[in-house]
Amino acid sequence: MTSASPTIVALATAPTAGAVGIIRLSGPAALEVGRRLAPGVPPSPTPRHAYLASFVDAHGRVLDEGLFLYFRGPASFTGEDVVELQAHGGPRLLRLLLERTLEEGLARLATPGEFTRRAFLNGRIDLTRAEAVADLVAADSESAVRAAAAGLSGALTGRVRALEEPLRDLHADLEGVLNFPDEAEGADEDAASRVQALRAQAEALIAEAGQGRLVRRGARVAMFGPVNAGKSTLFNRLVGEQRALVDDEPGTTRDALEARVEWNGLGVTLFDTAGLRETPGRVEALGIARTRELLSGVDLAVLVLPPATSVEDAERWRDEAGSTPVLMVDGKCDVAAAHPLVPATSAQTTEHKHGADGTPLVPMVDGEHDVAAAHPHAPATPDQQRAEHSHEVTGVTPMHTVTTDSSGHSLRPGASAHGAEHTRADVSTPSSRKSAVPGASPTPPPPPRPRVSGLTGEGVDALRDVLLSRLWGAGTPSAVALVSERHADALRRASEALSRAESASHLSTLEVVSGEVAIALEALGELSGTSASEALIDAIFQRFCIGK
Ligand SMILES: Nc1nc2c(c(=O)[nH]1)N(C=O)[C@@H](CNc1ccc(C(=O)N[C@@H](CCC(=O)O)C(=O)O)cc1)CN2
Ligand SMILES: Nc1nc2c(ncn2[C@@H]2O[C@H](COP(=O)(O)OP(=O)(O)OP(=O)(O)O)[C@@H](O)[C@H]2O)c(=O)[nH]1
Ligand SMILES: [Mg+2]
Repeated sequence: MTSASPTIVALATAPTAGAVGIIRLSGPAALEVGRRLAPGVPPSPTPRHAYLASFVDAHGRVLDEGLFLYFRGPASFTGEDVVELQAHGGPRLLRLLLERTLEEGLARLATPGEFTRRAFLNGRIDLTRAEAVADLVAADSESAVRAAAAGLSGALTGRVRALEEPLRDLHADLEGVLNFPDEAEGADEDAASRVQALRAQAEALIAEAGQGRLVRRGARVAMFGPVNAGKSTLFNRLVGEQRALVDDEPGTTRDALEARVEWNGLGVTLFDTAGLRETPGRVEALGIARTRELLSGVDLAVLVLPPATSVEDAERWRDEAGSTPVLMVDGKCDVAAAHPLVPATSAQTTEHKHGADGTPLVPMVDGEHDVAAAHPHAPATPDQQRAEHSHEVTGVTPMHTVTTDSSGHSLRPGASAHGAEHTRADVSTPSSRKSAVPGASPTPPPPPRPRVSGLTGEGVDALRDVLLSRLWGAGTPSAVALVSERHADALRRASEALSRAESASHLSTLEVVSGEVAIALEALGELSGTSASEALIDAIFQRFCIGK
């Protein structure tokens, strides 16, 4: 490939004014073309030596004085001969120099990603490392930079290899038994357990895709809640500047606002939204519709509750977020001391008011809650009640706080059916519900709701920490392997093939097992690039910018 490929050229730096601008050539004619612009450079320059040279036009008139760098293939980024002209960073000057390199028809402009593509095709880097190059260029948070840098150093490559190599060995063993049953006798004995172990490894990598996505594109967090709760004030505090309008008139925020912050290296896009209420004006209603739409697409929704919100109302607002994980916070805590939370009331009445079609926006009057005290199973504290009502994850109804309607039926019979969505990130609650299974240890109290005041700043740092741990859990975002959707897809296909191989090892012939292992290997080859199709490679490198 090296000798046959045409020589390519592109601007390697951004096409705006900068201190230095680099024109990069790769291919067999790189040195010849480079020396036309820099005739003072010797015909056989020392590789990797920086020559100070005049760059000249077709008539020998000096256009710039810059550095000339030669890398002799294969010891270069692309594996081909590479020349760099490091000029002053004037956009017009660089265009003149670029046009000069094209003049004799010895070089053509590079397509997006073509330098890195050649590095891949010439075996300098594998596909996951090439993708890490693109991730690094696109990274806009410290964690994204660090995770991509780890990928460039081969972190993901290593883990894929740790999967691919034992799988290849297994395949060889199975084929050995199939083709030379006498010599290779017994080599397939532990095939099932080997397949199982490798599948677990593949699943572990797949599980990191969610974190990879969070690091790569940042987390999305929306403030929401009733009008006038103090959402915009809190948003401004978290962003660190007065971005959103604040006023004591309910319905101040109409359109969603967004701001980008970086917390502990994790990129976070924060949204402020129009407050929710039942009878808004026309424009405000549009804003509320937008709030709902936005809530469905964020990683975490922060429900800001004004002082003295009843548990029932809080639950009703929470339902506005649908399946998106919700963190409730008690807002305006500077005044909340004077207005303690409305006493806990029965969960029973809350459920009564839930129409099947959705969620009433008007809080119910307190008079409806009076049955609470009479209910023998009523949760004792608002926290317990909340644990019961927060979105079900496991489908297990807590034994000691069974919620029933008047007919005595459990009110959440279908929880497990719609609960799957919540398992992803509703991290703080599932264990408490799980432990409510009979015989399990008693339910630990859920963590208290963060109390914040956007006005005084009280509790805002603590809220940020809670948000981060809800988004991320323990560990550091920069330590994650950047498993992309593409990687996860290939890994999923590998895992499925391994799962079929496992059942086949009990039920079917060795040919079938070996065939499935081969399919898994093929899928893994798409990660490293050893079995990537031309179309896949095209798709990957087209995402790169020109000159990369
Ligand atoms: N000026 C400049 N800076 C740059 C690049 C470049 O192309 N030009 N890079 C472009 O993305 C990155 C550096 N990546 C590079 C990777 C490999 C080789 C290289 O010459 N590799 C040889 C020799 C290795 C060695 O001596 O250790 C090889 O792999 O055989 C060069 C740059 C970032 N900075
Ligand atoms: N005491 C106190 N007042 C607050 C606090 N946060 C906001 N306020 C006041 O409450 C009123 C509403 O604040 P906003 O931040 O505009 O409330 P919002 O939830 O964005 O309201 P909408 O956009 O209308 O839904 C303003 O008068 C704020 O000054 C707080 O933490 N403590
Ligand atoms: Mg607002």
